[in-house]
Amino acid sequence: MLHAAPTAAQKRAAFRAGLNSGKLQRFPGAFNPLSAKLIEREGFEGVYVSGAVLSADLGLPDIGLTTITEVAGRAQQIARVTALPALVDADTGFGEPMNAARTVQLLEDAGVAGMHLEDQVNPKRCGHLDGKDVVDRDVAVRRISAAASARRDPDFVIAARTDAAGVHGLDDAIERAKAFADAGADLIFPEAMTGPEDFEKMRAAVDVPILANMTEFGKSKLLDAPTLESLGVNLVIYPVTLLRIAMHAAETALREIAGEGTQEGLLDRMQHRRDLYDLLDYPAYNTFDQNIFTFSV
Ligand SMILES: C[C@](O)(C(=O)O)[C@H](CC(=O)O)C(=O)O
Ligand SMILES: [Mg+2]
Repeated sequence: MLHAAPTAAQKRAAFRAGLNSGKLQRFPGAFNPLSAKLIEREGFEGVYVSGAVLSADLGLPDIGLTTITEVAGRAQQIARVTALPALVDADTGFGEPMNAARTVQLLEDAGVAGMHLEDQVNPKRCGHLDGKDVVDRDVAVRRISAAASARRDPDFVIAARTDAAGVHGLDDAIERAKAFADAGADLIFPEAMTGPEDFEKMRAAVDVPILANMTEFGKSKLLDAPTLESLGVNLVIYPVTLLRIAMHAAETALREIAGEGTQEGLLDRMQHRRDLYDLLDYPAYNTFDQNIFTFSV
């Protein structure tokens, strides 16, 4: 009730254990705190807080317009209500290496389990679009080492994302991944891998866990969970999937209401009031209230 039971420290420890378990950790993108509760109930290992979703939620494109305050605030709202670890998209760290260091501390304070930091230039772009660019490798390494050294909780996971495959090719992405691991990254996020061969090469090159981004309508072939696990991928994110599904359902509903003059025909495609209350743990709040109001001295 009010707040999920495990502490941030416990969630970070669980995240690290999951990354070292040899089992694929599945982190769908939570588009709000409520959807994080659904992800937990359906048995996933963690939730992802996507920059693309967060900016779309604000009615903005994903081009680095959001601030660390907005990201940390939303991440905290999401992390607070779920027992699962949350991995947050920290884009480029919101500036120079010093900003990346501050980003780590603000996200630690927000109670999340980890974040990823990418090597794109500011302003960044979606990693699956053409025309993006990356900073030099040593600048990117400085971002990662600044982030790693700013941690106060050694269990807070720093993931290093490289967008270099789509700019300079896979070999450069691999060189960067190795350098980021040496600089203290706990997890490598190779962006825009085209298919299994790319993951195989990345897997062979680094000793730390790796992440697969299974975003739709982008550059990556959608590989299923057993395939990813067999490739040695440790974590998969489905960053925008739930938002895309929810927005499509909302659009369909609006058209039905506009066309039919009623939502009656949609009832069996809705989350029932009962299920919503169940997900919110409504009865626990009633009990809490009753205990307060019946308290006597
Ligand atoms: C993972 C990502 O960084 C995100 O913000 O969710 C995006 C996803 C997307 O735009 O499809 C990315 O891959 O750049
Ligand atoms: Mg992003």
